[in-house]
Amino acid sequence: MTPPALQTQDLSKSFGPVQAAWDVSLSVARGETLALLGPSGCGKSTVLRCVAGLEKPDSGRVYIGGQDVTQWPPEARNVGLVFQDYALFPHLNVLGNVAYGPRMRGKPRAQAEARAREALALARVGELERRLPAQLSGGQQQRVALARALATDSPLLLLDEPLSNLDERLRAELRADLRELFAQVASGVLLVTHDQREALALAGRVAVMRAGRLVQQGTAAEVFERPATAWVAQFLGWANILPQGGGSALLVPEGAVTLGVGEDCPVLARQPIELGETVTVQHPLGPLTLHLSVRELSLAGEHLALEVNPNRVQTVPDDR
Ligand SMILES: Nc1ncnc2c1ncn2[C@@H]1O[C@H](COP(=O)(O)OP(=O)(O)OP(=O)(O)O)[C@@H](O)[C@H]1O
Repeated sequence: MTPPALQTQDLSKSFGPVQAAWDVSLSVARGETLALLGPSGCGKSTVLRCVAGLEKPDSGRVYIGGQDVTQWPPEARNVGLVFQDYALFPHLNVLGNVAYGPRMRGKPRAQAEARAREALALARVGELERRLPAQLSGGQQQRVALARALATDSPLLLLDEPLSNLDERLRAELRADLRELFAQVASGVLLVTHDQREALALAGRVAVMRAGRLVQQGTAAEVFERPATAWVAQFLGWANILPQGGGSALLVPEGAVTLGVGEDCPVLARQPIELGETVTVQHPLGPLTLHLSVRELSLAGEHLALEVNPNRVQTVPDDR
C-alpha cells in the first residue's frame, strides 16, 4: 500500500504560555485535498509550519510519503509551499522563480525551465514569465507562487490561506482554478483556511480546529451536514442552534423545515437579504431563523406555517 502523502502524529507546539497545537493527528492521502479549517489564532498555521519544517514541534512526529521527517530541515522535506510570508524572490523573474525549485533539485537549466513553463501554464500565467514579481498584481503573484510549488513535483503541497489577499472576484476565479488544478495533480494537498466556503469548495476532507485541537474530521459533506458539536455548527454558520440545557443543543437544518404546512408560528423578526428575507419565527423547539425566497415570502405574514422533520434534527453537545 502507498503511504499517505502526509501523516502527523500527536503534534504539539507551544509558544511560551500559548499552546498553539495539541496532539494534532491528521493524514492526507495522495491525490487528496484536506482543508484545515478554524478561526483566527486556533493554530492552523502552526501545524502547517511544523509540517514544512519551519517550526519545530515540542512533541509528535511528521511523516511525509511514509518517511519520518520530524528532524529534517525544510529544504530536505520535498514539499511545495504557498505561504503568505514565503514571498517570491524579488530579483528573479517569474520563470527564474518557478525554475528555482527544480534547479535546486539538480535539474539542468533547460529541463528546469521546461518544467517551470508547464507549471506556469497550469496556473494560467504562462505569458508573464519575463516579469519581475514587483510587476505583478496580487492575484498574479499568488498564481506564480502556486506554479512555483507545482514545479517542485512534490508529493505534498502546503497552502496557507492562498486566496486571502485577493478581492472577491479574483478569489472566486482562483478558487475555481485551484479546484481544477488539485484534481489534476497527484500530490496530497493540505490547505489552511478560516473560510468555510473555501474549504467546502476546494477540499474533499475537512479537519476543524479549535484552540489548538482538532475537534472534527471527515468528508466535507459529513462535517458541513453533521457538525459534531454546537461550536462546530456555529463556526460553520448554522443559523439554528437551540440550547437544551444539560449541556446539549439541537441543530435544525433549514432542509428539515417544510413551509406552508403544520404549526402556525408567530413571526418575530424579518430582515431583507439579496433575493428574499431572513425570517425568525417562534417555534415550540425555540426561535428558528429561515431564509425565504421572494416566492416563499407570500407565505409569511404575522405567522408562518411550518413543519420540522424530527428525523433531520440533531442533538449535539453544546460546547460553546
Ligand atoms: N512565533 C510565535 N510566537 C509566539 N506566539 C505564536 C507564534 N506563532 C503563533 N503564535 C500563537 O499561537 C497561536 C496559534 O497561531 P497560528 O498562527 O498557528 O493560528 P492560525 O489559526 O493560523 O491563525 P490565523 O488564521 O490568524 O493565521 C496564536 O495564539 C498565536 O498568537
